[in-house]
Parts: sequence; structure tokens; C-alpha cells
Amino acid sequence: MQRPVGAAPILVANAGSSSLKIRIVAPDGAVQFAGMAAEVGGASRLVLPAGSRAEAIVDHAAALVALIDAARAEGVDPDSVGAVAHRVVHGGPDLAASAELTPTVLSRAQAAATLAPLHNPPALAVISAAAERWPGLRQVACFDTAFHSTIPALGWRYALPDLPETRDIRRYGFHGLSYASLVARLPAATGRPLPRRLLAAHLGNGASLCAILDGRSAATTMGYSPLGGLTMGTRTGEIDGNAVLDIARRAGIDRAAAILNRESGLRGLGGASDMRTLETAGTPEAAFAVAHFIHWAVHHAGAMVADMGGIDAVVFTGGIGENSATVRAGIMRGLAFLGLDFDEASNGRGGPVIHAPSSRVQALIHAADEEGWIAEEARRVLGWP
Ligand SMILES: Nc1ncnc2c1ncn2[C@@H]1O[C@H](COP(=O)(O)OP(=O)(O)O)[C@@H](O)[C@H]1O
Ligand SMILES: CC(=O)OP(=O)(O)O
Ligand SMILES: [Mg+2]
Repeated sequence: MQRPVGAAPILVANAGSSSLKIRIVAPDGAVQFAGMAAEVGGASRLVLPAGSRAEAIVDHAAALVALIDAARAEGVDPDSVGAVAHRVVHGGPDLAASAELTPTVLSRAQAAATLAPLHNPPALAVISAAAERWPGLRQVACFDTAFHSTIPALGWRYALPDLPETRDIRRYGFHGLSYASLVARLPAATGRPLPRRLLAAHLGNGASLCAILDGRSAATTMGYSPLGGLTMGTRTGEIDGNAVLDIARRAGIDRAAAILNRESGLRGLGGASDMRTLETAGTPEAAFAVAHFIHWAVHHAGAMVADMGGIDAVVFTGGIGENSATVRAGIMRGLAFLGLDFDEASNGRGGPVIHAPSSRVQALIHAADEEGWIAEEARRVLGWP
């Protein structure tokens, strides 16, 4: 059935490794429904506007069905949506912009699945579940890698020889939907032009930094996969390649992948992946994990600033960036040598402006809105007003 063009809401799906967030967004940007399925395949639960409840959800396809049912129960008709738009973390080497999911785009996203084993397969499962539920409905994919297509070869190439075995092994970079929305929205939020040399810190379960020069990605801390760069909730961040080989030799490849991606980072050091839990734990291990997160964020920030030839502003986003005054303060103290002087009280209050009047570098907090941005991108791709 052909639906009226542009007048319908869009269903946005953001599939994480163990979660699915959905939103139904009206043409004017109003959020009609927002819900999340957490810990899919484990101690699963639905997080809804009315609260959270345990519910057995075996996989991401089942998560989509459960969330659609939850929307209907809240009086929103999921069958009224005119398109489905997905966050697909890895676009692979060929997909450098959001695109409608034609058979060609879909097969490229499928080919990229091995490059982001934690993130792409769940998104692909949601894409097929949506196609099954709404045959013929237009679907759009928005890639986390796309924003970083402006990084020059010196930045994206590893010093590897050009061999069949090293094909497509390059730095891609992620969290691009968050960074793109920041570039688009920060000027309106601050009432000032976008700072020319902007260090953006997306600090959530996955965490990365991006050097944004004149509104474009000039460098970023994640590389081939979302494992690289900063210490994260459950991922190591940067680690020597030979260390990876040795872990794989000792434990086998699948076990090594689980250790590096799911059992490391804050969880591996401090016993919990959640920053809030660590900040209140009061154990030396938890304190070390938080300090490690801050230390490596500052370390990589230095590289990002060098890649931009200086810094005019830093902006914090993501669950940790928006909510942890302790982590922000630690990182900003580490960047004091750049002329960043932050204001303790406004940082403690959550900003949005957290630098002191005397500071040479601005410091800001901006809420990440990947789902809202995906809805906007999808309307652009579909040519909807
Ligand atoms: N008030 C808070 N204080 C410290 N950390 C917080 C707070 N609120 C959320 N966080 C942290 O934000 C992280 C989740 O970030 P988020 O961006 O929501 O994750 P995801 O990448 O799954 O979308 C968790 O480590 C959580 O503990
Ligand atoms: C790319 C990435 O790390 O995503 P997330 O933070 O959602 O895990
Ligand atoms: Mg995230």
C-alpha cells in the first residue's frame, strides 16, 4: 500500500549490541513515542515512559515487536509510520552518507557486519524484522562512520602494506551521528557560530573524541572498530596489536573478542561498566577505573588538539559527558595547559556553559540526540519536507 508522502511519522531504530531504542517521530519533529529494550537476550526489560518492566526478549527482532506493542498500548499507532530509519554503526568502505536501504545499500551494510560484530548484526536483524512487519515500507540507514569520511588518508590509514589480508583494514571512526547533530545544532544552542577548532567528547558506554575543524571531522579516536581509543564501559580502548594476538592465542579468537569488547574497560578495571555505579562504589578499584577513563581521555585529547592545530572549544555529550561532573572536571583539569579554565559551580550544575569568564577555551555541555538526528536525516534522504 502506498502511503501519503512526507506526512507520516518516522520510526527510528537505534540498535546497540544488547539494546534497541526506538522513537516514533512526527513530521514536525515531535516525539510521539520513545522506548527501549535493554539487555536483549539476557535479563531483558522494557524501559518505557511509564517506567521499566521485566519482559523476556530473546533477540532484536523480538525487541522491535515488543516495542511496537508498547507504543500501541500507549495509544500511538505504529502502523501509521511512513518509513523506518536505522542507526547502522558501520557503513564499511563504500557508504559515506545516509542512504535509502536499496538492495545494493543493504548488501554493503551486510558486508560491513564483520567489521562491527557487536553493532551491525543487531541493526540488520531490526531491518529485516521491519521489512517483514511492513513489506514495501521505505527504510533508511544512517551510518556512524559517515561523518568521518572527511578525515585525510594520513589520518585514516594504518601503516599496513596493501595486501588481500589487509583489505578494508583502516580507521573508520564512529559516533558520527552524534557529532553531525552537534555540528548542526550547537550554534542555535549557544547563539554563537560553531567554534572553528572544536574538541567533541562523546562519552557514553562507547566513548570517543572527535577533532572537528570547521565543522568537519579531522580526526577521531576510534579506528577500525568501536574498540579503539578511550577506555570504555566494557571495551579496552587502544591496545597493542601483539597483545591482541597473544590473548587470541591463549584464549581462542571468540573468547578474546568477548574479553576485549565486553569484559574490559571500566568493567575489567573497576568491576562495573556503569560510570554512576563506579563513582559511588567507594572502592580503590572503582576509583582507579574512573581515573583511568579520565587519564586516557586527556591523553587522546592532546592528539586531537594537535591534529586541529589548537583548540577553541570543548563540548561534552553522551551519558557520562552530560551527567558526570567528576569526569568532566578531571578531563578539563588535564586540559588546563591549553588555557582551559572551567567554572566549578556551573560544571556541578550541568552547564550548559562551564568555562570561567577568563578561559581562553570555551567548555560546553550538549545533549546527544542520535535518534532525533536520524529522523531528520531520513526525511532529507527520502526528500520529505
Ligand atoms: N548522573 C550520572 N553520573 C555519572 N554517570 C552517568 C550519569 N548518568 C548516566 N551516566 C553514565 O552514562 C553511561 C551511559 O551513557 P549513554 O550515552 O546513555 O550510553 P549508550 O552508549 O548505551 O547510549 C553510563 O556509564 C552511565 O553510568
Ligand atoms: C559506536 C559505539 O561505540 O556505539 P555505542 O556507544 O552506542 O556502543
Ligand atoms: Mg551510545
